[in-house]
Amino acid sequence: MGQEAKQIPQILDNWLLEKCLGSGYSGSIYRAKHIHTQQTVALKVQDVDHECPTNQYERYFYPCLQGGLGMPKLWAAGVSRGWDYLAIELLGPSLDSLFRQSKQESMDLRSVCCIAMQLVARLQLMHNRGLLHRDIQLGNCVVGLPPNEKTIYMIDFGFSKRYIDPKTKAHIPDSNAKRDFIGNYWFSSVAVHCRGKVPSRRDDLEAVGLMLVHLLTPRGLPWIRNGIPKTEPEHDRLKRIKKAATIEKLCEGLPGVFEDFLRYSRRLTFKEQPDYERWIEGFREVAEDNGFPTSDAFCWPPPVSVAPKAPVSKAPAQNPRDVDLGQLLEKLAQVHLGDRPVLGDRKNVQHAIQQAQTEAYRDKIESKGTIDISSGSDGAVYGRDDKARRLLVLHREVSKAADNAALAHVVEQFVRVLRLNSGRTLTKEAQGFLRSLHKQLSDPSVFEVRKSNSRLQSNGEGSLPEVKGARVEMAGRLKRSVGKARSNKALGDMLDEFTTVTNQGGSRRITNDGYGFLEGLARRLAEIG
Ligand SMILES: Nc1ncnc2c1ncn2[C@@H]1O[C@H](COP(=O)(O)OP(=O)(O)OP(=O)(O)O)[C@@H](O)[C@H]1O
Repeated sequence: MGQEAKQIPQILDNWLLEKCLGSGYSGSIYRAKHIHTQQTVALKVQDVDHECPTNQYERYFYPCLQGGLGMPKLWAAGVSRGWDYLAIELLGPSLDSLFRQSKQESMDLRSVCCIAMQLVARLQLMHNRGLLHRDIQLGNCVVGLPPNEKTIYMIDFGFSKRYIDPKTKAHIPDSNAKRDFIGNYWFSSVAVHCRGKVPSRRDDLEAVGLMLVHLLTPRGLPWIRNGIPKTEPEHDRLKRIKKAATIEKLCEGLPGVFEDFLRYSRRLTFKEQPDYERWIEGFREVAEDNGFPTSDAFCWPPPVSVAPKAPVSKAPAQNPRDVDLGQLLEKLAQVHLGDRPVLGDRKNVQHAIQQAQTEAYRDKIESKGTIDISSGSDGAVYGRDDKARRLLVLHREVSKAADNAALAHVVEQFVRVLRLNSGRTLTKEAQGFLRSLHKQLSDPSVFEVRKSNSRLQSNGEGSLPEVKGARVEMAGRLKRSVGKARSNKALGDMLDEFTTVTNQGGSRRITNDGYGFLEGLARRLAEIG
């Protein structure tokens, strides 16, 4: 801090320092009031002789960020009585202090999804304005004060840097020259922290990814568990642990999007522009898949009814009714019924739940006959589990379909179920359905394919060349071509491309064209007959 020797006066220019809000390496933050206007601000104060004059840098970056959502306003800046100050919009607590106060081992998935959506959007804004943050951490993300308490603000631009030359508009060059590390121990990317690389947009993204995984992991990321390194050997040890940690292991048990996001950040090239929208949507879809609101509004503390404890399994969320059944059976297992070993062994519990579920599905399918599983005409909002259940029923139906007309009907229903609640994700259940559909289309032994198409089946005519472009383009091309496919095999090949490329996107998001393709596929099946 370096403030011990020199006492900060109570008034700097017209600002009356009221209360210390926090302090860091390079200075202190006070709540301060303007003595004439009574305006209250956060005054960031730093000794003008400080060896690391970050206020001077921040003063330079703040103007570039003004007006952006989640970027604090800078009201004034100056030097008074040997102190450099910035009068910044007063904001609320940091994510670090909220999380610490919650005393939870990990943060709930709903909150983390909101943080993810907002922080990726903040980076998008900063990067679009030519700046890197370079010090992403929980203490540098703060919530606003009412009425902006659901917005997360980025603060502390003392380490920020322009990556676009304002005159030439060129990206800064990469370099292999040895450089001092700038960033923080916990979340700076492996490339910057452990390999000494020049930071670029990808590293801000990776830092956000590491922070999200940290929040979802009980006890946090493995390299933070020994505390802040105080010596060089300790720092080296931390770097070794960080470098050795595989993304797969770090993200074990978390929804796939976190792993995909980290992998994506690490694979970006030095100058590559990240696809921010894709990831904002990806995190929104995880929220949707888990039954949370899809808005990015950060509600703290998290509403109790919808806040599952992290880490969240990659498996689909359980139906609340199934949970009840599970709990009921668990309770029954603990009831003493004389010597009868009724569910006394906990292994039985899982088995009993599975059996009950299987029976429930079978009853539902068998008793309903040809129910229209996709009907949403009651206007109800279907939860993820209702949707999953419907997809599972359709999965069975598709395996049983005996001709193209039946297949076409099932695919139509499939698209309608997928679209329930404006769904956009190719969920696990949907993927299961598509695998069976693919098998039906590609395997002639399943049912007789018309002889007239056999010439085309062998070379897969109608399928598209290998997809190299964006998923969006691919879906558009598939949608346009599906009506011309001349065989089931050709449709199967197209479906294969559709699922492969949709799965490549971390978010497994189905575009409008993707839906168009599936609808076209149902129509084409009916036409081929
Ligand atoms: N505008 C603000 N409104 C309210 N509190 C703030 C504001 N800016 C900062 N703070 C509080 O002060 C803390 C330190 O702020 P900041 O990170 O900007 O200072 P710093 O000296 O650069 O810190 P460090 O060197 O540790 O990164 C924050 O974690 C936050 O709690």
